[in-house]
Amino acid sequence: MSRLQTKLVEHLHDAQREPAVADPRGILPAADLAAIRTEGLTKEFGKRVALDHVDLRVPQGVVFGYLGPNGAGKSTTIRSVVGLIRATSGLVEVLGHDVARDRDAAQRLIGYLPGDFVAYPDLTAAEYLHHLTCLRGGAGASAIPVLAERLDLPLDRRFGSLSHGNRQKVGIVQAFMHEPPLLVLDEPSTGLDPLGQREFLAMVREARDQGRTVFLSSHVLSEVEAVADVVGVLRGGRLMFTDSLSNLQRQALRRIDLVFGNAPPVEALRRARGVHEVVVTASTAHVRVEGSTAELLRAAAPYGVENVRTHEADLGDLFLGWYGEGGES
Ligand SMILES: Nc1ncnc2c1ncn2[C@@H]1O[C@H](COP(=O)(O)OP(=O)(O)OP(=O)(O)O)[C@@H](O)[C@H]1O
Repeated sequence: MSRLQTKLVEHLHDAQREPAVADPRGILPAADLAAIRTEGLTKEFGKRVALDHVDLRVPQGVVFGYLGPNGAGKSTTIRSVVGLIRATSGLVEVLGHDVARDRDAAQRLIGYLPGDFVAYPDLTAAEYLHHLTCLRGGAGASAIPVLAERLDLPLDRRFGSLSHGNRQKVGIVQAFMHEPPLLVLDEPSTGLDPLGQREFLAMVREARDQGRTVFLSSHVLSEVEAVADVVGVLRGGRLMFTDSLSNLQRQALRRIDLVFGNAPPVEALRRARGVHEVVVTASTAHVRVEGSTAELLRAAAPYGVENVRTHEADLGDLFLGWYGEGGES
């Protein structure tokens, strides 16, 4: 992180001095108010268009998974939302606060984990986190040991001597500890071991179950599948679509293995509605099917099916299709 960015992040913590309530005037935000709303969000770096008229609406109380290939513009969106960079044009609102006009009020509501999280190398994790609670007017101090224990983070070690994964845990703790209504997390599970990742996902679900909103960018599809309610896909600076995870899973191809007594009836299986692919090994047909498997099973039944193994719908192929071209050029 550059010196300028470090200063901007410090400003962000300073803005969080006020208690993290959704409306500092004590009026709760209307339930239909979006946690994040962008309209025509465009960001140009010189001639490079990083974001091109992005219209995003993240409702309150959901986990929103923001996906896209390298260079698609995820971090640029996130840095625009948390007020670290100014949009070239378009609107960004956080719980009704215009980030350009009312940045401090917006930042007060956000817990932010940057993609390149760093802290002062000579401070211990505990000293650094307590330093942040001071900047934030004391909010979150009591949560530090609790979150550190959950994530198995050694608080007494100097930040500069921590492993990559443990540094990331410091970043996660500082984002969560003051219980902000909106968490904005850029590639949050980078470097976490499986236990750390599991605990982190549990923290995300708990935040959501408390009615808070989590906006996270990720390359880890399994993580998004495990935790997101809504998915948005960005390509080449354009938002391709947003949809609920359950809708996407319905579209995803299901894998089903059919074991026959004799050679599998490949042609009959291929003709069944929704079947995309049939691969045969010995007496087993490995079939990939879209939507319901009823038609496939009806087609297979006359040929003496001895066993059926079904697998969870896999978003992987959909994901690779979405990624395609559209990263950095
Ligand atoms: N400060 C900057 N100056 C110039 N170009 C930038 C700057 N920040 C980002 N970009 C460009 O904007 C585009 C989007 O970058 P961004 O970091 O938002 O992508 P990303 O989706 O987060 O990628 P990744 O998955 O690799 O983190 C890229 O082409 C990048 O080179």
